[in-house]
Amino acid sequence: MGQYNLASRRYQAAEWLRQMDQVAMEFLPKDPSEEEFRRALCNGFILCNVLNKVNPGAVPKVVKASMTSSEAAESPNQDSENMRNFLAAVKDKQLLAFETSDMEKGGSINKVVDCILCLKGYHEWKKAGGVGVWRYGGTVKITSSPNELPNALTATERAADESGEELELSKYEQLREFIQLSNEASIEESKTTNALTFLFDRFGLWLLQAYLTDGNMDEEFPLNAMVIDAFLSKIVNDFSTLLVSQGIKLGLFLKKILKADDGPVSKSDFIEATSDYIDKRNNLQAATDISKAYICIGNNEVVLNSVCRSPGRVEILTDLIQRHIEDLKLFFRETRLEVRKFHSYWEADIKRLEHHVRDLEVASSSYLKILQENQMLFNEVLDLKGKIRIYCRVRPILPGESKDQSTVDYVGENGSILIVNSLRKGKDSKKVFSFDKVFGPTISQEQIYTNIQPLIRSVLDGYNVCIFAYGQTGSGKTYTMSGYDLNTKETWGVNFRAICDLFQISKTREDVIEYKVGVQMIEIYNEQVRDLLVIDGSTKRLDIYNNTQLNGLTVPDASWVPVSSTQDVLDLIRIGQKNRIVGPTAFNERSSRSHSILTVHVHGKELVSGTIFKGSLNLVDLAGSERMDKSKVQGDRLKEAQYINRSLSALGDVISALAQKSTHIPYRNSKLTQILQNSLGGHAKTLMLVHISPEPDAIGETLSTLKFAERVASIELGAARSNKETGDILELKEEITNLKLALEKKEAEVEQFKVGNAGSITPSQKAKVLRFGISSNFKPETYQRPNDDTKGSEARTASSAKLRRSKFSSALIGKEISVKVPEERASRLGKPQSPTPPVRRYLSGDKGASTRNKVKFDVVENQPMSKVVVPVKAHGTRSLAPVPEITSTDNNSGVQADHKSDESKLNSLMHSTASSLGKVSQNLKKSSFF
Ligand SMILES: Nc1ncnc2c1ncn2[C@@H]1O[C@H](COP(=O)(O)OP(=O)(O)OP(=O)(O)O)[C@@H](O)[C@H]1O
Repeated sequence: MGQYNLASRRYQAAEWLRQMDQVAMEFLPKDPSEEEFRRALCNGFILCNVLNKVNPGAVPKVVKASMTSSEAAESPNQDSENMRNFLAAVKDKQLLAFETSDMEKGGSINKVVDCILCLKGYHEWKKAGGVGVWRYGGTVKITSSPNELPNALTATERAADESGEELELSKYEQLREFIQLSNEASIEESKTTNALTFLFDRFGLWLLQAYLTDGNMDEEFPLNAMVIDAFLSKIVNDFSTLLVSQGIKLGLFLKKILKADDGPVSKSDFIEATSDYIDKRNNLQAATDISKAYICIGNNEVVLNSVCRSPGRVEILTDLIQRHIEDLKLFFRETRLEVRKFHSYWEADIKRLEHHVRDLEVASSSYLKILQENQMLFNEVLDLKGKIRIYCRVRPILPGESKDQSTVDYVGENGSILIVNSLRKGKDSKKVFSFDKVFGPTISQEQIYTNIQPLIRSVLDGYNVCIFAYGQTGSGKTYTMSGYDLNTKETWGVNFRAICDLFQISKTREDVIEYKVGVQMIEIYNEQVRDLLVIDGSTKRLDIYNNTQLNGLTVPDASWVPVSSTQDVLDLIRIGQKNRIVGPTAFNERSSRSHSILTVHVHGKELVSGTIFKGSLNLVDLAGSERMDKSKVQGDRLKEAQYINRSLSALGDVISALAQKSTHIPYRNSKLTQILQNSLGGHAKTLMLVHISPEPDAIGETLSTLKFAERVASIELGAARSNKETGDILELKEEITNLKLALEKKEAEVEQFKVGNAGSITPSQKAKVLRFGISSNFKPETYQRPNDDTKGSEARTASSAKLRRSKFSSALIGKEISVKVPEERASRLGKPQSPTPPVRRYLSGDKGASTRNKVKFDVVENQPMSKVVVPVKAHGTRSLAPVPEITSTDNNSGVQADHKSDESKLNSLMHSTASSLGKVSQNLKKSSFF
């Protein structure tokens, strides 16, 4: 027998003992080793208890035994007494027994196992009613001590077992041994039963089959008549016992089926049980039960054939089954009618429901539409007012933080959030804040992005959009903006999703609009602007320019990288994140020590109309504010924290000034506010993502963050504006530039003419001639650096001089030019003006412009002249008046006659220029751009 089987039999025996006895439950493990098994049973206490439960009074006196080895050592005699009593009792019951030595080390513990399993079988037989003669049907022999025969065979069996041979192979051998012994030692009558029992156990049907099939058996193993006779009667006896026990089994089995508390019945079980039952108890109730059971397992002819081997039984069973089937049919018909009735009710109900659902669908879709419209209108209102949108995100409680005391008590769907301050009592302990949206701790990165996506997409329509993450250190700003892990899609932050989104939409529109998407990434670290997209580790300090003319780049010296695929975006963000300065603080292991700004520039050109869109998206991850006494930072971290707090307070000052509509907004107080100037005070769409931590420790910072956000929400900046230039406008702009240049040139020529002819000129006239000499070559769009108010005097280089000249030329556009012409000429123009003394006229570029931008415009002096007003660009409905020709008069003593031709040339030039300007002006009136 294999080791596995031995062990499993031991476990089976142990399990049964544990079920039977409380002491066994305590001291005998579930799957015991041989040693554990032996230790628990060697004192015989458990065995006696169990035997008494199986057969009350079998061991009249059970000595309370010690279960631990130390106790056992103290009372060895009591233990052996229990064991002796137990063995005597089992032998008395003719159950399998073992020797006391089997319990000792080196003994055959398997014999003990056999004995227990035998006892178990006996117990079950008794429980089932104890009908007939009990016989242990396993492979174990019943010992018969007076008879040496089985022991001799056991030796043979053991030899076969040990040598690993199959028991089957030694059967002939054993049989031969048995026959020999039975022939030699005429077995006593009393011992024959035991011998036969053994014979049957050992050889069973095999012997019978061998005799029937093998012709040599008879010769080889001649059995004496007595043995054969006894053997056959034994077989008959055992068969009838078997049938009785099967009958009992069938009874139990049917009960189970009818109670329907058993699992599915197998056909083989059914056939076996039914045949037995019909044989044993041929009564009606039993047959009805069987027919029910039969129907339970399904109609099958094979089953019927197997069950009913004789025609009589077939009829009974068929009749019963038929009756039952009739009943069932009736039941089925009734049920069907009922089902139909229910069906019709349900149909009506379902129709009503369908109707309802359709109504609801309509209502919900119109509700959804209304919601969307509301949202759109609300957004439009926000855009028109120039309101800064405020979304608030609550960080989840992190591992290691206390879960019970979140300061966030409630997050409403309408954008409200209730904060609980456990340090306060009464109504002061709760405060409600309202924003455009509030996201609770369970909101995913994707949901956050979905909510801000429309804003981001408006960049493609030429809007400037700024999203900045604000909040105390460790509140989740970087998590929202940069994401947690670029390799896991779910944790991607706004930055990556936004660029990919813009890039992908631009791809889908490429048949209509040609987009170019480029990215810059910078950080402000200790009030220095640094490029984050460098790969050589350089930390060059960069300058800020707040002139949007320069391709909208506020930090033009930072790397500007075009992106054309999602992979490009990933690579860029990786570089940026790697270069960003982070460090550990008491609140955040990887605290961002700088403000990072990712700028996406989008340039689009409509292929048909030529319309240009220029949008930019600033994604700002601010460094977290921190209380230095709490964060306990030192050294570099302290310096960083001071810079961070200073720049955040500068941001607060700007916000306050904007909220109060102050005339002076202190943008220049920090690099951060300089960079955000166009987003906070310009025509951008701005969103502030406020972050808060739910920790009770952070309640102070949470409240001040939310109050700050409320202040930001109150700012109204005026309508957001798209940077869209239609093809017409672009053409007109080009025309204007050309005209401006032509006009400047002409003015210079006038001056030159006067210098050449008047002999004496004022110093200002000289300067003008010089300037125009330069400006005739000047092309405004070629300058590299704009004039930057924020840069101070050191930035005013030669380029700023060029810019002033450009302002001068633009000053002519849209203004009236006062031109003095001889009286006679003026009257011919039909607009005579009151004669004026020679005057100096000023053309001002702007009503409110400083005198620095006013340009002296002397034409002719010391002549009887009339003033004619020439509108260079008409305002409102006024049209451009014809430009007077400037001609010399007879009484013009100051102008030589040979200059007439030059003058007329100039006049015709001016005339053509002015008429072009007139056209431009009319076109511009039609356009909505201005
Ligand atoms: N929504 C969230 N879900 C899961 N974990 C989050 C979430 N928000 C933040 N965290 C975790 O909280 C910790 C702090 O987050 P994060 O670094 O983004 O804070 P921060 O506001 O940027 O801090 P600092 O200003 O110091 O840079 C990180 O471990 C981050 O993974």
